[in-house]
Amino acid sequence: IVNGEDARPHSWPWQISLQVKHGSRYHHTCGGTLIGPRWVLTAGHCIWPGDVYRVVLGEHDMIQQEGTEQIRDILRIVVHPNWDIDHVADGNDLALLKLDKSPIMNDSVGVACLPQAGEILSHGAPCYITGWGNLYTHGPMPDKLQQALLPVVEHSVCSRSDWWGITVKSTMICAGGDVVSGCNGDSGGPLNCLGQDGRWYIQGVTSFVSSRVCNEVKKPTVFTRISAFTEWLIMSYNNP
Ligand SMILES: CC(C)C[C@H](NC(=O)[C@H](CCCC[NH3+])NC(=O)C(F)(F)F)C(=O)Nc1ccc(C(C)C)cc1
Repeated sequence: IVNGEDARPHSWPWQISLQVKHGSRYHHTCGGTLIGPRWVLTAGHCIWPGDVYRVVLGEHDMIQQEGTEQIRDILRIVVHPNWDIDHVADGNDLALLKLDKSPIMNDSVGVACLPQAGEILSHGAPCYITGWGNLYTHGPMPDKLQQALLPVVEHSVCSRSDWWGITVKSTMICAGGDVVSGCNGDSGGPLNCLGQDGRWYIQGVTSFVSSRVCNEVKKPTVFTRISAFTEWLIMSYNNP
C-alpha cells in the first residue's frame, strides 16, 4: 500500500498472508480474506500451478513472533473457471482456498461478511484497503500490516477514457485516488467497507493497479467486485 499507515494490530482479523514455498522457506506473496471457518478468498492471479502455499492467520508484524499467528495448509484450491492470466481485463480474478482445518477463532482471527448479491456502493463510499504489499512501486514490503482509506470511484468515472477506459468491467470496483493505492503484494487482499449495520463487508478483492506506477493519477486501484460473484462463492463453498 502506497501512503498508508500501520493498522492497529489484529483490527482486521480476517486478513491473511498467503505464502508460497521457495526451497525450504515460505514468503508472503498475496493477501486474502477468511470468509468462513475453512475458506479463504484471494485473487486468481496469486495462484501459480505447481506452487505450494500456506496461509498465516492472526499475523501483524511479519518479523516478530507475536503468539497470535496460526498457520494452515491448503486442502483444495478453486480458481474461478473464467480467470485467465493473459486477460486480466476480463476480470474473474478470484480463487477460493479450502484450509486443512479451521483456525481457532479469537480476537486475532475472525471472518469477514460477504455483501448482498448485486450490491453497488456509491461514489465516495468509505472503504479501507489492507495488506503487506510494497510501500511504493518496486519498493520494500512493510513488516506491519498497512491500511489506507480508499473512497469508492463509481464505474462511470473509472471507465472514462483517460481513466481505466474499457479495461475496467462492471464486475470490478475502483477505489482510491492518485496518492493512496494498493501495490504488488496487496493482491488478493480485501477492500473493507463499513455496512449500515456497523459490520465490515468485503466488497472487493485487490486485483490490479497501473503497470507503470502503483499510485498513478486517474488509475485507481481495481478490485474484483464480490457482489457480482456471490453465486459462484456460495456454490463453490457448498461443493463437497
Ligand atoms: C509494477 C506493478 C505495479 C505492475 C502491475 N501489477 C499489478 O497490478 C499486480 C498484479 C497484476 C496482475 C496481472 N499481472 N497487482 C497489484 O499490484 C495489486 F494492486 F493488486 F496489489 C500490473 O501488472 N498492472 C497491470 C497489469 C495488466 C493490466 C491489464 C488489465 C491492462 C493492467 C495493470
